[in-house]
Amino acid sequence: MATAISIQNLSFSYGEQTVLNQLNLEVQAGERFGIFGPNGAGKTTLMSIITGLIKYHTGSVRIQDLEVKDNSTAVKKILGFVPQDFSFYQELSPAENLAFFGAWAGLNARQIKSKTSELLQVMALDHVKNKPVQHFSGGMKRRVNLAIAVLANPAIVILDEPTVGVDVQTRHAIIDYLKQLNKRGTTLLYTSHQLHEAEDLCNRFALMDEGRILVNDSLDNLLQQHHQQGLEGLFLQLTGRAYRH
Ligand SMILES: Nc1ncnc2c1ncn2[C@@H]1O[C@H](COP(=O)(O)OP(=O)(O)OP(=O)(O)O)[C@@H](O)[C@H]1O
Repeated sequence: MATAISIQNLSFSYGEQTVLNQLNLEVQAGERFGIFGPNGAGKTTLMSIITGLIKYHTGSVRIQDLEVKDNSTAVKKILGFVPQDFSFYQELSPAENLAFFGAWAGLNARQIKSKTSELLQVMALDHVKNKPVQHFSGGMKRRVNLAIAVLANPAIVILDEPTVGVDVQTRHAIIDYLKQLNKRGTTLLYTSHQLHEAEDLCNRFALMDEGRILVNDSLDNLLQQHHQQGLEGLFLQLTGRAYRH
């Protein structure tokens, strides 16, 4: 199996605060890989580094053998990113947002038209395709965020809490869509605090805390090794019960 993401000895600090500490991680092509950890563990920082939004100076981050900091344009073509915060233009409609981000990703007019029509259908946004996104529900906005990330058929999609604040219907629709994407070959790297959802979606699990990966394996192996019944119990066993900042 080819390696999709390879991270070696990655360290990162915000000023005096070390957030990633000699972190190592490998994600294989075709995996649905989940990273979980308490608030402040460093998950968003890690994803921002992988996607090139934050620059790193110590360690190596490779996407399909390309060092991210030296190949930002090539890496952008391989990755789709669903950030925690909404990353579209609120005053534009879904169709206009998709046209704008499609052009930005280098799609031609025909590709934009066909992908936009496909994604508006899949995300159940066709009936509001020409209305400004700012008046949409949280679930609809999450679906617009996801549609933008997958518009250019990226080989790897990075998802930072893609279902936060959505209802059960949208949660199922998003998770089902991600599974379909993965069946067609897309690698997923996902984080969430929704551990039941994660158990349903992911086929490989890493727990991180204080800037390090604590464990990384299939859920069955992890549960067996740590004598736990589910991801939540494993999470509490390995990361403790104390509040985080
Ligand atoms: N731009 C920033 N400047 C300074 N400190 C930051 C910045 N972004 C994050 N931090 C700090 O870095 C640490 C890791 O934050 P990060 O958002 O990566 O964690 P996380 O695991 O994604 O947390 P959560 O589950 O709450 O989203 C936290 O202590 C946070 O306060």
